[in-house]
Amino acid sequence: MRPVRVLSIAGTDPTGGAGIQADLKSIAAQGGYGMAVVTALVAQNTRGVREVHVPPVAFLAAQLDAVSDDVAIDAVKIGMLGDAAVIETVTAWLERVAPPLVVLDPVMIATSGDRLLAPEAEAALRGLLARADLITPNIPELAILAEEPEARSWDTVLEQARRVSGRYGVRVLAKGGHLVGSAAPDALVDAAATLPGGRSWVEFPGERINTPHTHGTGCSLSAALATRIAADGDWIAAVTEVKRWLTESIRHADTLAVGEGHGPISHFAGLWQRGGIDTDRTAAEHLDDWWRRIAPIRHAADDLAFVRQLGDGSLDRDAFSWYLAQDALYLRDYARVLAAAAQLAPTPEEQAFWAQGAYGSIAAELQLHQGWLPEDEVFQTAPAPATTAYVDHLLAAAARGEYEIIIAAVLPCYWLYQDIGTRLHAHSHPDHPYAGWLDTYADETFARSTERAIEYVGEAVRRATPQTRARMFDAFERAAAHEVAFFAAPLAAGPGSSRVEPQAVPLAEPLAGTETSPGHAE
Ligand SMILES: Nc1ncnc2c1ncn2[C@@H]1O[C@H](COP(=O)(O)OP(=O)(O)OP(=O)(O)O)[C@@H](O)[C@H]1O
Ligand SMILES: Cc1ncc(COP(=O)(O)O)c(N)n1
Repeated sequence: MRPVRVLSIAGTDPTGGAGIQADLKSIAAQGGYGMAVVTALVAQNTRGVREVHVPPVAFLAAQLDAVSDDVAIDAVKIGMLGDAAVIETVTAWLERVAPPLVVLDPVMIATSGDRLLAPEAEAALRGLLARADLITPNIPELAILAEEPEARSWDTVLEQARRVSGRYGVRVLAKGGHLVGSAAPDALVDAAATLPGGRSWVEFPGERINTPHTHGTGCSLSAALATRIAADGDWIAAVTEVKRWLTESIRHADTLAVGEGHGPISHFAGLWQRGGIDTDRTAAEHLDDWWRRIAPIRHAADDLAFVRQLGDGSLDRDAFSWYLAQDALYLRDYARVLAAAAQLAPTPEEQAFWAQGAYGSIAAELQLHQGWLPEDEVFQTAPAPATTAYVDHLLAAAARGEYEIIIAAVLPCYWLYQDIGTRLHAHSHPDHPYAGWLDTYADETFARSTERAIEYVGEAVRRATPQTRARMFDAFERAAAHEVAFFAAPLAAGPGSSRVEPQAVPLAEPLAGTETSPGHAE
């Protein structure tokens, strides 16, 4: 759908919380295309207004014409006008261009108490009200327009709004932001009773967020309303949705840390949270990024004595056997985790892939190890801390039962193993003491499986919410660290090391009982 083209005619706030800056953010947050004509340059920050410069009105007219001569405008939001000459210029332009929707925020006094409209310009502003489709005064502004004392209760606000609506023939959004108490209600008021169901007012309840950071809420509300109403014409839906968005943006205001005074609201907080700020990456781009982010872990693997010595053939035979025994222990649980991925897989292809991986781990790879390592030795070896830690991470992912997290956690065992293996295999030659082992790394089927695993995880990342993506990466990164610790364990030495000598475990111990077939356990 084409975004609606919304023009803000307002003053500036160089700290970005109010005025034109807030309007442009609000229009964008509501899915519109924002444009802006500056009425006044305001030297202000979150503490207050320092100086106001109103450029010559001829230049204001030139800006307005520059937009309307070129762009079909769907809605106009009017904010700070400054003085009577500005109001006259804008009024004349509105009469000539007749934009389809005009929302007027009758800005008079900033939250800080500084005047943003010359007192003698109030009469000129009244003349502009009838030209608007909606006005959005706060409680003090409503009182000025009603020429009555400021309302102290919500009921009085509604009555005043009805009188102002009747007098100027305009819909009024009465705002409860300045009330005391736990509520911040708003109401759409139309004395002509043209609201759905012939009603003269519709209330929009709202909870008050306890924060001093509400600078620019009025500007943001009116710009967002102009955008939403222009987009689908449903006024009630527009106010409901905008109020929900505004409350959400106020709720996140405290996270911004902009200025020492009344800080701005966070216009995009909800969008960032729901959609993130990432561009639409392909599955491969996501995983390229994952690979880049685990570079420190990968480089640590390359520096391991175990990996270097396995490559140059100088590795101690016992350390190698110990590694194989740990690997065999690892693979048994790894196969169970892959089976869990198969069980949860969303497509038959993925189900088959992970089930095949489970089978491959338990059958083919164990057979391979058993060629190097007597089976008894595997079953009589206690798992080292590094093995237990790695396996526990994977089993915990499986136990939580989230497909995305499981496949992210099992990926390093494919990817890092394949990556290290490719480099190790380059060292193989017929006289190499571990040639038989290094050659297993050249397995084409495993390389293809690694590619498929990367592809499936990449697709899952693409489908996931930002929160799930972050948890997937965490599961992946931690598994990668475990994978490297696992490679480090055979040669890690000294106190507190993860090197655990192969130990004979009595067959009656739970480990033997759970890890072996009934035939072995007796
Ligand atoms: N603390 C708050 N929690 C939730 N909503 C609020 C809060 N303060 C204001 N609002 C909402 O923000 C919008 C603007 O209200 P308010 O009455 O403060 O207007 P305003 O004075 O023109 O705003 P501002 O001058 O701060 O730009 C209304 O929808 C109001 O209900
Ligand atoms: C240019 C401009 N327009 C409007 C406001 C009112 O916003 P607030 O009342 O939150 O200060 C402002 N401070 N500056």
